Amino acid sequence: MSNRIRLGVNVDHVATIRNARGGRHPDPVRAAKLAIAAGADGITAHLREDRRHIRDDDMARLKSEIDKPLNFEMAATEEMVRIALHTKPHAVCLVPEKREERTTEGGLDVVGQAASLKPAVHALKHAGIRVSLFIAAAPAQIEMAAEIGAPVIEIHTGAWCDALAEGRHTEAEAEWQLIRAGALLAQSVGLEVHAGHGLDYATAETIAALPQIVELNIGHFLIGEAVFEGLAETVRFMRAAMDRGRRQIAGAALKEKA
Ligand SMILES: CC(=O)[C@@H](O)[C@H](O)COP(=O)(O)O
Ligand SMILES: NCC(=O)COP(=O)(O)O
Repeated sequence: MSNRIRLGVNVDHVATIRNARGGRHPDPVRAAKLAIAAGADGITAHLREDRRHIRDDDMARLKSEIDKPLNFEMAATEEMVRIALHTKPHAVCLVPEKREERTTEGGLDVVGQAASLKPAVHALKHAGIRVSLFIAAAPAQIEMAAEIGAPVIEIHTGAWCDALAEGRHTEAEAEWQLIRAGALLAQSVGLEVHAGHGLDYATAETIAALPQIVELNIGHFLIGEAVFEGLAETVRFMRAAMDRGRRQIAGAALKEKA
């Protein structure tokens, strides 16, 4: 397994800024191209049912104009499965959605929704699309994700990041241990392991030191930082943070050998 950890840049909130005034500026597709030029390994975009940020045309243009993998985030609805099968992105990540939520809250309830998720997973896989399930690092959710045939999970890191940001250290440590154990369990049942939501430079560096995790999807913090540092610089800083984290694995391996 390559030691490299991929960076997926989520351009949702470039569209949030654009939609604040209507019109076409700033363009999430231009942001995606800049992020790729600065080192992003892929682009993530979340086509929500309410189209509050990314819109259908954005997703279509991302698919046709970028030369790196497109990770299409969506709810597992008939409408979105139909759009994904037409768009044929490299990957789909199935996420929970509630219209009233400000951002993605919690992970998919794969255990409770296995019967409805399984057909969507199989239809997308049959179309050659890599399917990921956006879940909390709960053992039952991880095991059910493998059972219904998803090849990939993306661990929801929001609770860990929020607890750290708010100084709830005991809760943050508990969430971190859940993530560590979940990544190990997921790999042991044959799943490819990604992570995302709420990550910043420090938490991306920390989680990049988990060898089981091969992709991070990061958006809100990056776009916020880009307001101050520029998008290219922000992507380069994030890449460097992830590489520092990854090097800890090599360091730990050397210590073990010594
Ligand atoms: C699933 C996920 O964590 C991201 O796509 C996040 O949902 C960004 O979009 P929102 O900020 O609209 O939740
Ligand atoms: N799936 C996580 C993602 O795409 C980006 O989440 P965030 O960094 O915007 O919180």
